[in-house]
Amino acid sequence: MPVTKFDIEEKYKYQNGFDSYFETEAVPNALPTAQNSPQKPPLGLYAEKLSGTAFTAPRHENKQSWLYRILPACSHPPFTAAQAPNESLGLGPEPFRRLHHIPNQLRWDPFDHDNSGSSGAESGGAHDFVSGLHLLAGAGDPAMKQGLAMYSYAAGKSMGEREAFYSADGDLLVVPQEGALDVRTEMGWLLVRPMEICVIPRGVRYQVRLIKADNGTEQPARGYALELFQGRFALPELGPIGSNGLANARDFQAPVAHFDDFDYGTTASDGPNEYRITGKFNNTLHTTTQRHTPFDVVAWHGNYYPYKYDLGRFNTIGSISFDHPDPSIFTVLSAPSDHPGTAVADFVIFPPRWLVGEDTFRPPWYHRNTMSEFMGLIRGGYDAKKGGKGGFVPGGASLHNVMSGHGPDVESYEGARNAELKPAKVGEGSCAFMFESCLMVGVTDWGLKTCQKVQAEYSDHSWGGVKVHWKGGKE
Ligand SMILES: O=C(O)Cc1cc(O)ccc1O
Ligand SMILES: [Fe+2]
Repeated sequence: MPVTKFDIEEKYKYQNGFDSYFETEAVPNALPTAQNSPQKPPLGLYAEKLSGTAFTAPRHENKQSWLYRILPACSHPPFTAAQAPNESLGLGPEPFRRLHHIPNQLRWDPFDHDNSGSSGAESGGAHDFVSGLHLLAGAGDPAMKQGLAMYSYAAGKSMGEREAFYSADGDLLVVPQEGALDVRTEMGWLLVRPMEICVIPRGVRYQVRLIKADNGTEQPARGYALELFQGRFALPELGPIGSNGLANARDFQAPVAHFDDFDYGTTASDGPNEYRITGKFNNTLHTTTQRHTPFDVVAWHGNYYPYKYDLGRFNTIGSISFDHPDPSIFTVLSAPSDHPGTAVADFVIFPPRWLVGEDTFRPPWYHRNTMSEFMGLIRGGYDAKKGGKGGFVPGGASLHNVMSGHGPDVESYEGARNAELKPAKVGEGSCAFMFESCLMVGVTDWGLKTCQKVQAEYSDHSWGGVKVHWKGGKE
């Protein structure tokens, strides 16, 4: 392998801030001064604009970046519709048309890792991050830039060194549950471990690698992802909380520019090697092979970029008097709809926290919600549900759709009803999360049947035995 100019420390340098205007250059003076598109950009680079919003979007919403690269992204042979690596990715608009909208509470045992491949030292699985994405549920339509998709992923091998993926359908929020993802993007590298998340915006090309264990095998990765067809994740308003709290802007990290300084021909079409680019376009994968690396961005500036966040940095806030607050206090990122306060997708976490509420039922209350609630567990347990076999366990998930009643299972309810209310730390070593959406989501065939993880007894075991405490109107 040719040596790049980038050593390992450089690779994981980040720029800190949310929704910031960043600039970064891997080679000094690669960014033009005081203009974006000079007649001849510095160092023989091409200037390329990447638009995340309409050119004319209002300033506070406008997202664009300028990339200074060795060859422009347009230099590639035509894309052709790819052979489906697996149906589950939601290939073709068809799985989206076949969504099952059902009012039942659903819970899944942990989804399988990808152990479908050879057991060779180099590759533990047949699927990489892209072919290992399983469409679980969704709403809307990427062609209309409306709605979202929810995935679980299981990757047993890295994407090829000469492969890149992008989605024209939406921004992808990735929540690793097991196994770190070494994400190489056009705009630089992001190392995303369990208990961290990343967001890769629409259009940005990237390659997901797994981390090698000491014995040389790649560590399989499993997790969850949400693709946002409309709008953009933002930090939630803080209202009376004030100017700091929840996820703080400075804890979001964006990559620094990094590029490959080798493998070029004299034109875009005569480089020594082929690079496979896969694009997701209206839920269909398309591929092309080009003879130059997509990882050739020497410098960039702008506010449209991928980023990561360490969930351990979340500043959790809760009640210090009584009653269980709405889970909106745990919102990390929120993608608003056109209606203020109503999110197409909220990303909410349940981190370790002190509960001190007096005369309070401390776990979540029983409820029915006009929003849909998809939950996953990164590690540990969740205070409203039992763990263990057949329970809510790391790597599993649940879906409580629009107006589907849910709340603590009978054991959690009785435990909390009778608990001594001294200050207690809940969730030590745990982190559950929720994708909450104003949209009713439908579940795919894969999610309902093919994955074979649906817990048939979930509802009955959780709530069938809920006790009658009513004593005919007497205490
Ligand atoms: O249903 C759930 O477990 C998620 C949830 C948590 C909470 O603290 C309040 C409401 C809510 O929907
Ligand atoms: Fe809920």
